[in-house]
Amino acid sequence: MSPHLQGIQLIAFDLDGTLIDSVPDLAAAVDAMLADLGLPPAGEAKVRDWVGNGSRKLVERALAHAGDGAGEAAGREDAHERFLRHYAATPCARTRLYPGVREALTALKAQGFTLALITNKPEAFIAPILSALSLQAYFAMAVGGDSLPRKKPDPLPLTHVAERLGVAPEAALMVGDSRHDVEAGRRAGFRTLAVPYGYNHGEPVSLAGPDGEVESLAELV
Ligand SMILES: O=C(O)COP(=O)(O)O
Ligand SMILES: [Mg+2]
Repeated sequence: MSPHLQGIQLIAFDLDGTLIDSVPDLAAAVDAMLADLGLPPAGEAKVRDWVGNGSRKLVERALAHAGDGAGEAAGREDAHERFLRHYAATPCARTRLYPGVREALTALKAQGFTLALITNKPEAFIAPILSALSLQAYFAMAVGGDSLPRKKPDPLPLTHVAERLGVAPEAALMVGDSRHDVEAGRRAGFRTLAVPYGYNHGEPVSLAGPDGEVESLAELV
């Protein structure tokens, strides 16, 4: 067994940038929202650096980049609703699993680990995306960025999942691509494992000091 999994019962995965490369669909929805407002498109490279703090922050960053950052709260709310509508229409047209993900989830589940999903993405998008990628059956629980009063980097979603699943924090591992996953994991008392291929605001995730790092989830099996 991988040394990262010694003593672990529960493995909590981040979604965007860890299991799925969702930026093509997120960027399309951001650009459609910007077009509605008569603003120029942001493009995938920019959106890649803005993902990870939930949809409101993503929209705020896109508006700020377009020079519309000082906009009224009502304008930001309208932009956010437009983004949600566009993303809801096509949440999984060009979103893909990263290499090794399905194999790792299948093997880890077969080995008896409890698997959970903890994302900052709004909860409404979790089921459609998991279903489009045939991933629903792997997870005992899934928590979104608006499921609880606080999201990552707050430890609340992680402690909530561990409690609900009856697993002590020290027997739980948080696997993610960003400093928010590492910080939430550390504050929840989970062990933390980072993947370097996702979205971390343009910085190497190793700077966040995870307990371990793997190039691909395939290394876990
Ligand atoms: O910020 C988001 O919407 C997605 O973030 P995640 O990396 O927590 O899945
Ligand atoms: Mg992520």
